[in-house]
Amino acid sequence: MSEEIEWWEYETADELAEAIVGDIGFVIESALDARGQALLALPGGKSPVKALELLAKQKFDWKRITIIPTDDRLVALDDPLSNVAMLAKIFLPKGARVMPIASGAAADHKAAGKAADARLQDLHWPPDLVWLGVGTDGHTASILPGPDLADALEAPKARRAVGVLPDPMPKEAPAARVTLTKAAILSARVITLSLSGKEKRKVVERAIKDGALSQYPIGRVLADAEQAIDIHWSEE
Ligand SMILES: O=C1O[C@H](COP(=O)(O)O)[C@@H](O)[C@H](O)[C@H]1O
Repeated sequence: MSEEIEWWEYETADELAEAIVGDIGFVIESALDARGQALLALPGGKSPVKALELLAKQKFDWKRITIIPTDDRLVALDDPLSNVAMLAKIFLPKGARVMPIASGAAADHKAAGKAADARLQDLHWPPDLVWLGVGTDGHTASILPGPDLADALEAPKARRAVGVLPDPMPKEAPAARVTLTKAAILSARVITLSLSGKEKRKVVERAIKDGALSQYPIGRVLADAEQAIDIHWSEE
């Protein structure tokens, strides 16, 4: 378990966005100073959009920044469920390199996972930042219950992405996925988590308490983290 998990609490999503963007700004500047480039793995879904839009307004040398989604749904690139399309809309106009980890809809999620892994092997690893979201079902990235859960949680260090067929299918985005593995997430220089609402907070608190034995994927991931982790939570 991470030495230090620190909760940061805000009343509103705007306050959360400002705070997390401040923290990420520091990570980006440090990476650009130290290595001349930055690799960021950013969350999909709906709740981080406000903070991502605020991040895109910051003045960085965006051309030196590569962005990948922490996970994606195997849907067409013009589908509203596509995480990379959401990230591309926000960050491509800034000049950042936004790299898909999936090639759109795919019939074979395992093959899509292997292809995602191959793409990620070409990147300058590890990521400077993995920013995670969490679902009310306790999934993080697309590490979801189902037949591929162990692939995502127990993949060897070298394996960066796998395909996942969720069971049950999450109602808000019923699609097969590709996701960073737990090992890839934990390889990041900095890991941060953001969430809002009392329901998700309860899930994450329970997950942290149960640690490696947690029924929730987020608990299994955090249990093996060695980094200090900031959790940004807003009430609304
Ligand atoms: O399906 C997904 O869900 C999680 C949580 O999304 P949220 O909108 O409820 O915060 C997200 O982090 C992940 O990237 C996404 O693919």
